[in-house]
Amino acid sequence: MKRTLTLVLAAGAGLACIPWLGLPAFYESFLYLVFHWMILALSWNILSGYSGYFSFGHGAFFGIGMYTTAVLGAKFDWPFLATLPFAALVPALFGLGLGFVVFRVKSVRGELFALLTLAVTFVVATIIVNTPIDGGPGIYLNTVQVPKIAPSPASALYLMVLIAAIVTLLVAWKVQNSKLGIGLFAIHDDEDVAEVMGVPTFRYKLLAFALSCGLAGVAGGIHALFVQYVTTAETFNITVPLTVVLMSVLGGTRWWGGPAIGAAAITGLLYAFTAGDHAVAGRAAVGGILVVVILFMPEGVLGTLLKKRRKPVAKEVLPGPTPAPPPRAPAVVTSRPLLEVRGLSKAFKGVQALDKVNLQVRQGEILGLLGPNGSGKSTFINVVSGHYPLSAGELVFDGQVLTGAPAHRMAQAGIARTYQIPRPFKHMTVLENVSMVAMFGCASLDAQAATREAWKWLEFTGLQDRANALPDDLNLHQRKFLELARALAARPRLVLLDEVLSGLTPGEINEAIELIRRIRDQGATIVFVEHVMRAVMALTDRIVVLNHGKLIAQGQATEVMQDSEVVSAYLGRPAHA
Ligand SMILES: Nc1ncnc2c1ncn2[C@@H]1O[C@H](COP(=O)(O)OP(=O)(O)OP(=O)(O)O)[C@@H](O)[C@H]1O
Repeated sequence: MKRTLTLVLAAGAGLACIPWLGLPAFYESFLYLVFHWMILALSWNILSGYSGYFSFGHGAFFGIGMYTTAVLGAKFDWPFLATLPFAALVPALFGLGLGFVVFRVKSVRGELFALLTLAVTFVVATIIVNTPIDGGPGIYLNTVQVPKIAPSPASALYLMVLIAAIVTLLVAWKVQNSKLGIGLFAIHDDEDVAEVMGVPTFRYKLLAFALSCGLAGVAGGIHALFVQYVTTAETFNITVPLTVVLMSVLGGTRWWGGPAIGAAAITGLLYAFTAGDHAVAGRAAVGGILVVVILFMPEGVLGTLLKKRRKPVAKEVLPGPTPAPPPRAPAVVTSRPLLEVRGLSKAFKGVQALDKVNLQVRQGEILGLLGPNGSGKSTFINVVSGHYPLSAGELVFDGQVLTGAPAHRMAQAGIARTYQIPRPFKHMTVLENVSMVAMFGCASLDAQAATREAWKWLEFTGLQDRANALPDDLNLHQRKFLELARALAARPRLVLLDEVLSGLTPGEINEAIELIRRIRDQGATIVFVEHVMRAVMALTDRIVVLNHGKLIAQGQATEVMQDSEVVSAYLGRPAHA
């Protein structure tokens, strides 16, 4: 980490000497463009590359920055450097406002988000051109003084864009290597699961969006002074978003430095062709290279190179002792309710999946949740883990009212779950999948402690040899155990297991039963949805049975399974038949 920082700063210091080297002006103007595009591509990548929210509205935020500087500098006579913080702040606030609305709507993801951001660009352009901000003729900045920080105005512009590019590079690096970055990558792979694992997805997306917009705004502010004349037609066109997307994809969107490499390569290529009066050929060459990269290097140039050099993480190299888990309650069933739901209901369009369920889960018990297909078992787990919002009712966990709380709060309060069909983050290794939950879940560990915690649970579930594999390389048994390891790494108080045994062989089922016993022995309370009756009989202290979303029986497994209503529910006949 420190090496990266030193390297970037040393390169920056070297490049900052250029204005005093007496080189031809060409170098400064060419490098200006390289760094200008670097800022735009890197800042775009902080939201779009990391979290997968592809934005085609980067031109809008760049343009708002440009117009902020143009208006404050040319119309209000502010010194240029005083306008720059506002060139960052105004688009950042605009992004925050937009994100605040858009990120709440679950359906606005993927291509809809891209289209919406593109539409916003044209709306912003229309507002600017039809109001006194611009009014139509554009804004000249010839009265705005270039700060005298270098031998010439061109050098000063070069220096400013260089500093902004270094700051952007460091922000991109810092974000990627922080909890925020890990959360954004989880959002990229599966946003709903990320939220359930404890990632505050809404807040993280807003933060990334604001950073992305603010940095683009700075590039806009400096560029306004560079071009000296700002018009909506030149600013808010499709060129900016399209170019930054291409640059980032070429360099690699999953690597903080990728967009910088892409920006340098494309700017260099276009410049070379333009200088030789072959601009059209240049664009065609860039297009051709992109097609090749997308086909043969889907992770971009830097992504492909770094992936090959990536060393597997070995347990031995991790410094420090494995953190001692917090003291657990003894594995004794108490009468104290850990989870209490009252009148819990969940309706989907036309289907009442849960109907006024009242239920207590006692501290330390293994509670079996049974019922025929479609009776509402998975919905119960989905609602209690926050994956789905409840339609009505109350949910109290360990004395805390969590009704309507977002899923990440449920996770942080100590509720963890597995998915019936495993849903790992597919671009993260098995180890990363588990350690990120140790960071975001109830355990809330720092990165190093989380990795050590993850190794512990990988050993517990027998996955330690697959730690560096990607989830796609695991078989079903291993994927199911990865779900378990992930849930346990959160150090939860309540574990919701949704059919962890389905699809396993009899031998694997025995192994899983033993594992679940050991989980309970460590003090966790378990709600266990299962169709495999021998596992239910072997593991549960109590069972509850759902039918058509209603709780129809609860008690000891042997008694409940003889209850006439339960028998008829399973046979699909009314109790009196
Ligand atoms: N996302 C959804 N949208 C619409 N309906 C849903 C959704 N999820 C579940 N349902 C419906 O809610 C009812 C309960 O489904 P649920 O998956 O909770 O049952 P289950 O008891 O877990 O069944 P199984 O044992 O087959 O997994 C079903 O009628 C199902 O079709």
